[in-house]
Amino acid sequence: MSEPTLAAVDGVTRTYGGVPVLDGVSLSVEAGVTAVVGPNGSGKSTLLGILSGAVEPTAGSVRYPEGGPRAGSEKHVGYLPQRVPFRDGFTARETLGFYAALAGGDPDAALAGVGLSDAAGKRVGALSGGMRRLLGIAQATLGDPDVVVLDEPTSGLDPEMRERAFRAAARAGDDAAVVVSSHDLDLVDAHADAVVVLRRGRVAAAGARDRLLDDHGVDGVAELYRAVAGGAEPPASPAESESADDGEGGRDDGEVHVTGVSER
Ligand SMILES: Nc1ncnc2c1ncn2[C@@H]1O[C@H](COP(=O)(O)OP(=O)(O)OP(=O)(O)O)[C@@H](O)[C@H]1O
Repeated sequence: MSEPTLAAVDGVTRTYGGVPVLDGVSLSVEAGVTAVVGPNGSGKSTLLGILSGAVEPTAGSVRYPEGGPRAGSEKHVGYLPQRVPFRDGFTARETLGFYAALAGGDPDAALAGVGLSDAAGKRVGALSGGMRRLLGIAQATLGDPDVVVLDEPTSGLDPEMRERAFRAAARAGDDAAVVVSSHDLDLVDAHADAVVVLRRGRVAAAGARDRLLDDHGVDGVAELYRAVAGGAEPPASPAESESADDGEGGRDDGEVHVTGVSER
């Protein structure tokens, strides 16, 4: 049986200067980690911005259906943008205290959740880049939102910090829908329950990770990515050709509106 849908993106298009950067995207997300992957400029940040409410869609809508694990909670979405405007002069605890005043939640519990308890009294300006990203994840999970949106939480981090950031995201996904964009396909492989592959503003493939890999006859997310989003050879098997594109010009039939991240 599938889990409740915590966010549903329905026919979303976003244009800038008349040029679509997202084009008819539909998908639903549920508890667990959903990774959004795709080449630079494929629309990942725009999709995450729309999911978080920070970016308005030009057409289509996002719904946060009732019935999630914290139905009735006031705050539905936590968001870590690519660039986090934390103030250097505040400590980690003070920073989360500020956000907790807005979103609710316990700053110390949030710091513990990302392994930053020992750094609670450190000023943000003295934190490493990795610790700042972890603080950003803690900020996005404050107040127990149903949906946690993390835009490239591992960018610029060393391997150990990347792993920590993904593990923190996975922990948050125990009872929230965590949507994370990333170029770290190995970490996506290790931690994502569901995967959305974007290509040129459209969904090239989406669904439960294991099922997607099976459907495409591939061993990992990196291979899936090459098959549906990269410049890879066209897939050989009929199962793959159903949802993989031609490896050249993207999917131009306008019909790739995949709903099914919730179909686990
Ligand atoms: N505010 C904006 N104004 C104009 N164009 C924009 C704006 N935001 C995004 N775009 C364009 O939309 C396209 C998609 O950008 P987006 O940041 O969503 O892609 P992305 O997949 O997150 O890329 P990356 O992996 O490089 O972060 C890009 O061509 C970008 O230049």
